[in-house]
Amino acid sequence: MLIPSCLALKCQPLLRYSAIRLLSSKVSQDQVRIVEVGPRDGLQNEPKLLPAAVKIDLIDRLSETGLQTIEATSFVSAKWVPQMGDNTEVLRGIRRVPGISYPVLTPNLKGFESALAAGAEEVAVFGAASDAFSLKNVNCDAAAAIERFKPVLAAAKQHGIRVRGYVSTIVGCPYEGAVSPKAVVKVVEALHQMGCYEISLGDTIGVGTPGSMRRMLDEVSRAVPAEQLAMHCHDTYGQALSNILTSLDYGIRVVDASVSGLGGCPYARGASGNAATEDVVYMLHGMGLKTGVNLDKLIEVGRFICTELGRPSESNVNRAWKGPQSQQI
Ligand SMILES: CC(C)(COP(=O)([O-])OP(=O)([O-])OC[C@H]1O[C@@H](n2cnc3c(N)ncnc32)[C@H](O)[C@@H]1OP(=O)([O-])[O-])[C@@H](O)C(=O)NCCC(=O)NCCSC(=O)C[C@@](C)(O)CC(=O)[O-]
Repeated sequence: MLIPSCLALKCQPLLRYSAIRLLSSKVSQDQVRIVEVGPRDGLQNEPKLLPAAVKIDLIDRLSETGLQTIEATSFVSAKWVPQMGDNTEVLRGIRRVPGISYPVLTPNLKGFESALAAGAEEVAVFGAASDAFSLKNVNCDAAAAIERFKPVLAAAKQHGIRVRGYVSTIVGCPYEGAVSPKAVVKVVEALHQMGCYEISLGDTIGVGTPGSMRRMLDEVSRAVPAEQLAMHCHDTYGQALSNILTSLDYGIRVVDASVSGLGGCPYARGASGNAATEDVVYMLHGMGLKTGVNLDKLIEVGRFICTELGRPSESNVNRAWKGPQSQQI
């Protein structure tokens, strides 16, 4: 949702923090906020280093499409994720449009401090429901990762920065197989209690189906209100749109997506990109839900980044779209 810029700019940090938390819990049921994760999740796995100027151009173009949240980069170790090694340059280089939030990932206090120095106004911590994935991804188990987030949340509160939480492997783990809803609830509750304003549920390797999503959401939505949950579905098995549709039944109205379906996690081999933003927007608009996103402009951005990467779009809508004569049915 749009945060009035006067509120975002003029309030004292603590007041601003509380006001933003209150506002973000009031998303109307016919509106869906898309969290565009292409510049971070979409690019982090690219083997060839993309120039920072292209990433900045991508984010600036996305800022013209009507999106309200664009995840810009991550402040993780460049030894672990080389593609994000230009995080400061990217965050400092983008043209910030009032009303748009540009969150960045911060796995620990070191990452948070670097993000703050680079001008971050929103950050995200990322946990997992399976220990094996957590160990591969952040070099500690799921419970230890949560401990690392506590000082991040405390520092963020002090600086009036809001924090989003991620939970990976919500139905399946590349190393442990099926993940129980109870394991997901445990991490979701921990992130909620420590002050994350929203928790994004990540099907990291895209194995979920409406069946496994329902079993997970039945329990998670009892633990934390749907207004504070988001869906983050990778499309490895072609289930992402069905899973997002399923989550709408639970009242979830925030959806993560990646322009042209870019992406994957470097520590979840074989995982494909997220649900393509173009496909998500087309589906939601077709259902009469509002996203505020201009599909024509988004299609152009998808084509721009695919040209830069030298590959076709993973978005069905983008490939099918024929310009002004295309129709949303
Ligand atoms: C978390 C660490 C840093 C732990 O890595 P570690 O090796 O355990 O860290 P450490 O504290 O032992 O420090 C080792 C070195 O890393 C440095 N260091 C320590 N912290 C930082 C930092 N923040 N930024 C930059 N450098 C850092 C630290 O200063 C030190 O440097 P040295 O003294 O050797 O020169 C590492 O495991 C890491 O960077 N992992 C990155 C994982 C990642 O980015 N994964 C992809 C994002 S998650 C995802 O995609 C899933 C999601 C969110 O999309 C949802 C879904 O789909 O499920």
